[in-house]
Amino acid sequence: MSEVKIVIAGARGRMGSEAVKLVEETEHFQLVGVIDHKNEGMRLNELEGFTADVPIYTDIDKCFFETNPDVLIDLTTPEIGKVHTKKALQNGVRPVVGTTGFSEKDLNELQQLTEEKGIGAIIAPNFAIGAILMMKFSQIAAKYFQDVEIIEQHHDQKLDAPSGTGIKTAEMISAVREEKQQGHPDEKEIIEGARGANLNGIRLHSVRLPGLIAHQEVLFGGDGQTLKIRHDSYNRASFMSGVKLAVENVMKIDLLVYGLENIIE
Ligand SMILES: NC(=O)C1=CN([C@@H]2O[C@H](COP(=O)(O)OP(=O)(O)OC[C@H]3O[C@@H](n4cnc5c(N)ncnc54)[C@H](O)[C@@H]3O)[C@@H](O)[C@H]2O)C=CC1
Ligand SMILES: O=C(O)C1=N[C@H](C(=O)O)C[C@H](O)C1
Repeated sequence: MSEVKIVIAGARGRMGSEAVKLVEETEHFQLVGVIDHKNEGMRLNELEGFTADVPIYTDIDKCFFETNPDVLIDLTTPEIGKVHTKKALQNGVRPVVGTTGFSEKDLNELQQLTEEKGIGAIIAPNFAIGAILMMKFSQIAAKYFQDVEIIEQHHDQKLDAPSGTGIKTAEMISAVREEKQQGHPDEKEIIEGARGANLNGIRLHSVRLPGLIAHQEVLFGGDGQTLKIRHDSYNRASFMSGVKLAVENVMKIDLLVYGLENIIE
């Protein structure tokens, strides 16, 4: 594979700093710049903990103009991630987006823009291969068990709830099961939120605690039995083989792919 020139947005973050390491360690990847909301004009290796000698930009258009990247990896926040993804597509740069918290409307807009531009884009709520399998296995199980609740657990610095993975899992399950209102038909929440969020009748519960990284259990119930499908990420390195796969694949496609399950066999 020929060399892929990459810009990372959110490089100082928990995920972004891991992605910088991945790009530096991968022979056919080249880091050409990073996008930050501060440190304009500095080099990344001037910041503690980084060795890559690449420019830091606060202006994404300037970054794309000066570095001419093939791919933008975005690991920022829901609000800014959307702006970056649009800007990338408008500049002919293929986005690989791990940032979560995009609405259905955002995804539709990005899909339309990708079609207009005719270049590849990947938005993946979870890059960990084990998490992709958890979602796939849950989709299979949902054909046999109609009643399901999702419990996702994350560190307490997470901005969005439910998690992108929780939402994607519920969407994948919804695609194969008839909508069902679960629990007792007359149930009442004594305290608002007790039954969690509701996506097509599937309840999603979000736990936020220090000490956690990213964990999800999909809990199915049937007559006299339950089935639990669980995935745990214990560090951010767990996401990096998926980031690598996404960067390699985004160079070969000309449409928007939402979810890594669509590019792994
Ligand atoms: N798809 C996946 O597998 C995973 C996705 N995530 C998602 O990735 C995103 C980042 O997560 P973390 O690294 O934990 O967050 P973080 O808070 O550690 O990092 C976010 C970074 O974005 C930067 N940032 C904020 N505003 C910016 C702007 N205007 N321009 C450039 N950079 C800006 C911050 O300075 C920070 O360095 C979140 O949306 C999270 O849900 C996290 C883990 C795995
Ligand atoms: O913010 C995180 O940490 C994570 N976010 C993603 C999500 O919202 O699903 C992926 C993973 O769960 C970690």
